[in-house]
Formats: sequence, C-alpha cells, structure tokens
Amino acid sequence: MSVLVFGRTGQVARELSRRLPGARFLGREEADLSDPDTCGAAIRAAAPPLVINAAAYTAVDKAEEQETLATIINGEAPGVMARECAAQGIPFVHISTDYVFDGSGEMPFRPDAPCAPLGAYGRSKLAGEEEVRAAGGPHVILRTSWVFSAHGSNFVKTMLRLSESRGRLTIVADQVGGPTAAGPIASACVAAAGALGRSRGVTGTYHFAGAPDVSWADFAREIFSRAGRQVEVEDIPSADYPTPARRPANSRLDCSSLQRLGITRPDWRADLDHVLKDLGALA
Ligand SMILES: NC(=O)C1=CN([C@@H]2O[C@H](COP(=O)(O)OP(=O)(O)OC[C@H]3O[C@@H](n4cnc5c(N)ncnc54)[C@H](OP(=O)(O)O)[C@@H]3O)[C@@H](O)[C@H]2O)C=CC1
Ligand SMILES: Cc1cn([C@H]2C[C@H](O)[C@@H](COP(=O)(O)OP(=O)(O)O[C@H]3O[C@@H](C)C(=O)[C@@H](O)[C@H]3O)O2)c(=O)[nH]c1=O
Ligand SMILES: [Mg+2]
Repeated sequence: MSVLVFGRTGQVARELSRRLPGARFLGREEADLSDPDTCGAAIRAAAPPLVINAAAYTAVDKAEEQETLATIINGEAPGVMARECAAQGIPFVHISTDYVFDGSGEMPFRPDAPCAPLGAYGRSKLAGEEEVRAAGGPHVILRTSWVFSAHGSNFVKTMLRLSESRGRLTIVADQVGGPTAAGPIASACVAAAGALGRSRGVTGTYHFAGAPDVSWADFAREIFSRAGRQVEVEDIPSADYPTPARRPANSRLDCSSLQRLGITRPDWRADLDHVLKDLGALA
C-alpha cells in the first residue's frame, strides 16, 4: 500500500517524488481532474494510507476565461478526493493559495481570516478548500504562495529568460508576499501527513510561505543579483501592468500555526540559491 499523489509533472509533485520514492504519482492520463469521478475511482482502487493532491489548474489569467474548467479541477475534483478519503478514513493533504484572500491591509492573513478572492483562480481554489473541509475527514490544507523551482513555469524562470534579451524590466512593487520553493512545500506536505498520522486533531488549514515577505520587484532584483545578471528593475504599480486577473496587493501569510505541524517558514533566499544552482544559473 503506497502513498497516492495526484500530479506528476508539476513543481510540487516533482519535489514530492524526491521525498516519497515509494509513492504512486498519477498524471492526467491516469486521473484527469477535469473528470473528478476518475479521482475517486483511483483512490478506491488503490486504498492508500495517505493521499496528497499536488495537481491543480494554475494558469491565473487564463482561468478568467476558463472558470468552469478551473472550478472542476480546483474545486470539484479535490471534493471528490476528500469525500473518498473521508469515507475510508484516509488522511488527505491538499494545497491551496494566497489568492483566496483579497489582499487588503498590510497585516499577514491568519488561516481563519475571511476569504474574498479577486479572480477566477482564487475562487476555484476557495471552492476546493470548502469541499475538502465539508467532507469532514482527517485533512490538512496547506496554503502557500509564489511557488518557484527549477521545473515548470514560475517567476524565477521567467526572470532568467527575460534577462537573456532585456537589460531593463518594469516589475510591480505594490504586491507583497512570500516566495516559496517547491522543495520545502513538498517537505511540509510530508510533515503534515506525519502529524495527521500521529493525531487527527491537527486537521485544519495552515499557512506555509517563504520568508521574508517581499515585493515582486524586490524578488526580481534578488534573482538577478544572485544569478549575476545585469538587469535594471524599475518599480511600477499594478495599474501599469494590466492583466486579465487582478492579484492581491497583500499576500502576506501568517505562518505561526505551523508549529503545530512541527515545521517553520523556509528562507526563500537560501532556496533560491539551490534552484539557481540546479538551473546552472547561480553566479
Ligand atoms: N504555482 C504557484 O505559484 C502556486 C501554486 N499553489 C498551489 O500549489 C499546488 C501545486 O502547484 P504547482 O506545483 O505550482 O503546479 P504546476 O502548475 O507546476 O503543476 C500543476 C500540476 O497539475 C496537473 N494538472 C493540471 N490539470 C490537470 C488535470 N486536468 N488532470 C490531472 N492533472 C492536472 C499538471 O499536469 P500537466 O503537467 O499534465 O499539465 C501538473 O502536474 C496547486 O494546488 C497550486 O494551486 C499555491 C500557491 C502558488
Ligand atoms: C513577467 C512580469 C510579471 N510582472 C508581474 C505580474 C504579477 O503581478 C507578478 C508575478 O507574475 P506571475 O505571472 O508569476 O504571477 P502569478 O501567475 O499570478 O503567480 C501566482 O500563481 C498562482 C498559481 C498562485 O497561487 C500565486 O501564489 C502566485 O504564485 O509579476 C511584472 O510586473 N513584470 C513582468 O515583466
Ligand atoms: Mg503564473
């Protein structure tokens, strides 16, 4: 009986495969989240000791025109997984996002703060959280933010790519949050599963984001500095970078309850060096 993971190619899924070599990772050929019943069937067939959902619809702007699909993948499918797990008493670890919040104020959001997503992706992820909680089984929802890794598409890789052709970039400076490397998120999922195994009482929603909080512009500067790229970054307001989906200005997550899972916030600067090294881009 091996651990069952939804997702195989994603940033977090790949890092989980390094930490859970005996687990079974389901790609979309085996379990397509746009057809949620396949997810329930996969769990019934495997009867695993633990299920982790690392698959999601993550294209924030595209979700604005594909909200129905995003809601099936991010909302309904996790609901089917969670109900199947609850029925069998299987612990379920699910990942969510800072984009469930409206980004108001300057204080870090606590896990129990009211949610009010600004866009379709955030609404679809909030729907998933609500389904998982309503299923009533032992679970941990881990909200994270600004994920980066050597794999997949993310801000770090976008910045490195743009630096090949641009000496100057304009980057939004009025959105602040915690960049989080995929490796530590995978480790946090494993720790959450361990904590759930010891006590169902840890069931709940937790925040796990890299420290310190930073703007996208300052994150870009740090990437270029550590990669030794000569790119000048100009601070701009979000209004000067129009996108189909609005993003929260304040993505700060209060991570203090992580101590219940026996873990702490990772420092994204050290993780950034590891990722740049993996990419052969560390100065
Ligand atoms: N990326 C980020 O910045 C953030 C992500 N998160 C959350 O973290 C979790 C992991 O995200 P991350 O690793 O970055 O995601 P990625 O975008 O890197 O990977 C998403 C994964 O989901 C799979 N997937 C997408 N659609 C389907 C489908 N219909 N059926 C089966 N699998 C599907 C993809 O498979 P395929 O390769 O076949 O498309 C891929 O393996 C998600 O819950 C996400 O919402 C939270 C905060 C920030
Ligand atoms: C490329 C570029 C982006 N930006 C801005 C746009 C945006 O506000 C910010 C980050 O761009 P991204 O496209 O990486 O952001 P985005 O895809 O919204 O990232 C989000 O993804 C989802 C899945 C999450 O759950 C969130 O936590 C968050 O990581 O940088 C610039 O200002 N200038 C630029 O040249
Ligand atoms: Mg993106």
